[in-house]
Amino acid sequence: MIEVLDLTKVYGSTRAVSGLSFHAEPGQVTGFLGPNGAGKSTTMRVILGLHAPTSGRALINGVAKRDLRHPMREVGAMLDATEVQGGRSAFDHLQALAHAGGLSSRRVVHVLEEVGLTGAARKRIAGFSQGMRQRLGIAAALLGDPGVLILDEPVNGLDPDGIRRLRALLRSLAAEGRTVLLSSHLMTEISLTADKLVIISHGRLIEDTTVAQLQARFVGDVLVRSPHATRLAGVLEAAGATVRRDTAAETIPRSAAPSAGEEELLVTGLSAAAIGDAALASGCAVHELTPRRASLEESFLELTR
Ligand SMILES: Nc1ncnc2c1ncn2[C@@H]1O[C@H](COP(=O)(O)OP(=O)(O)OP(=O)(O)O)[C@@H](O)[C@H]1O
Repeated sequence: MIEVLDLTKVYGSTRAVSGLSFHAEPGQVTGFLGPNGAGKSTTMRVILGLHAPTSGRALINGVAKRDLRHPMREVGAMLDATEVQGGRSAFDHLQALAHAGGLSSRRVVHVLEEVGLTGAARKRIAGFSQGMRQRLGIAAALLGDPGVLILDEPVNGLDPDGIRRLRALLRSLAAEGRTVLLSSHLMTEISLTADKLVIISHGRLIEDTTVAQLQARFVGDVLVRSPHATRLAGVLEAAGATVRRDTAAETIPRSAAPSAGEEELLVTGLSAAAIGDAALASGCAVHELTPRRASLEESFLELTR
């Protein structure tokens, strides 16, 4: 469990985090989302005891990081994967960390396997790609088999296979009852992994919600393509819908562009089923009926504007 309680962090004249409160619960992946400079990394650094809060508190399993009895076994973190440098191999790097934390070499072998780096374990880190460094950082975070994981932008630099592996890994770690907090500035990416979303902007909490709740709030419309658009528009308006016919400026994923004689309508206030029924009852042909929802990315931009 991670608790951030009325946290404020000021650097000089910059208020990086301002009165922020949220929880990340065991058994869930909590997505920590915000545009660049929103205060995500700062919050994570305070949670991890690397920066002192100006006011407020951040707790891991009910205590400040410095008061954890077995830090490596309780919390694992990856903040900046590019920080790891050097001529050592991935195995030796992890082995040194394991040794310092009183952990066995078996854990090193295990975490290398978990992040898909077994084949590169003996290669020098200096020659690693950004994605490989990212995997190594995640491996280091997992080393102590911790109940709490904090990952800052873990997807950066990973290829599609790496992203898929990471998603599956994080989901399975949460399913084992661990607390997983991961930051991102990409809503779509995080919504595929996280159960809960904590959205911040300018250091303040904007939303503490779930992906499903957020999607439900941004009501969509229905795209209707018909050769009888004028008559159908009248029928739908009489049934209580609002109909827009100025679709030219919309970037709509269409099954086909309107052909001669057809016109598009954007309908709100009636479901696709109700529109289809009304069209049938009035004898208007319908060539397309597509429910549209504001994309999560659009919702995010609107929320953090
Ligand atoms: N050590 C520091 N000293 C001074 N200002 C800082 C420091 N760390 C962060 N800041 C400032 O605090 C604000 C929040 O930065 P932070 O890195 O926490 O945001 P972020 O949400 O993680 O952004 P990004 O997605 O770009 O990493 C920014 O204005 C940043 O310039």
